[in-house]
Amino acid sequence: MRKDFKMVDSVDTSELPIIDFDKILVATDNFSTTNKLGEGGFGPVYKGRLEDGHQVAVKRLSRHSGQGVEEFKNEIVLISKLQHRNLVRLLGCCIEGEEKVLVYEYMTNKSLDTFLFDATKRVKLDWATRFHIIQGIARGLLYLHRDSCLRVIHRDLKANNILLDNDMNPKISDFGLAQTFRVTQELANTHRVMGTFGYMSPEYAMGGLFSEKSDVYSFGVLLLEMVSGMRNTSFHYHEKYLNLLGYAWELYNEGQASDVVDEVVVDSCSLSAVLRCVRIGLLCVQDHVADRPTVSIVVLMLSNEMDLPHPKQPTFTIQSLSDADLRSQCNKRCSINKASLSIIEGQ
Ligand SMILES: Nc1ncnc2c1ncn2[C@@H]1O[C@H](COP(=O)(O)OP(=O)(O)OP(=O)(O)O)[C@@H](O)[C@H]1O
Repeated sequence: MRKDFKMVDSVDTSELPIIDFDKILVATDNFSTTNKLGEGGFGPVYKGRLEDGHQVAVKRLSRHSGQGVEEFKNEIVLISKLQHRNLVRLLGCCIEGEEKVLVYEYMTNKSLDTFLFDATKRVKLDWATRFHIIQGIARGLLYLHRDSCLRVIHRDLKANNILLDNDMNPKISDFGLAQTFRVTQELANTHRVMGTFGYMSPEYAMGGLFSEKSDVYSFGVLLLEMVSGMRNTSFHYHEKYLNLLGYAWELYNEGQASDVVDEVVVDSCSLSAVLRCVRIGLLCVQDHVADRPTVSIVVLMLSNEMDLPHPKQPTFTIQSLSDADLRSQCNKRCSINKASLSIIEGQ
């Protein structure tokens, strides 16, 4: 382990309210199936109402979870120190015997993927709403990378981890894999590559190297998904065996980028604004870390405050047969290799 990091080996819950398990049972009606919102790598998530009337989302760590106690601790340690309008708020936790539970503010509109990739609901995402969401995610990411008391790399940015409140404000969630960096540190590596296939940068997926620019890569994928309404992990352009990134780049290169724009938003958008987003997305998914913009630059680019360079062709664009097999299990967290590293360091 690098000696300039500290392991997160115990959970300091002093800054976070502890909620009795009995109260959680009452709030969720004994984790009733009618209250179940869904299930992720951590375990099932339930809707609940605390005795003070607050609606909450309750994540119960499953014993069979692919993620473990390390991610649970990480989420508590990190998110209780972070506060921003584009990050989901952790309201409390419960550790009683075998039970490990996290209690979050309830997000009425659930996660972005449930809108964007749903044939009926995506119609509600006009371009103004999509752009509002994109800007909010970028601001949340900027806070993590630059403006919070810690310097945080999220490492699992994807549509499932963006929650939407009643007014469609986006909140980044799921800090189980997030890592903190020292101010001077540019790059770290891990033997345990964890993240989601289709959103991971090439240097992270293949070499375990991660930095702010790995989050920028994931943001670029998300941006192209928002523009196209298509999931990178399940998109197939069979004629040329291309994934969404390859397809978007080919169209951009041929001056046909408008063909990648979701038909649902075509009538509600300024085409030049959407094409600008395609270009920003392609700049974010460039192969070389140094070619990708920082999130602060992305925020400026989105607010139209600077000219955009031309993106280089990304190489992670070929749809091979084995990719297709992997993608059939799309959106499942993947973990390669062993040894885990949890790091915490103040800025
Ligand atoms: N705070 C919340 N408010 C409302 N719904 C939520 C909240 N948190 C999670 N959910 C819903 O619960 C479901 C499971 O979420 P969870 O974050 O555990 O997994 P995921 O992000 O879908 O997958 P993975 O764990 O693989 O990243 C999702 O459908 C999500 O919409």
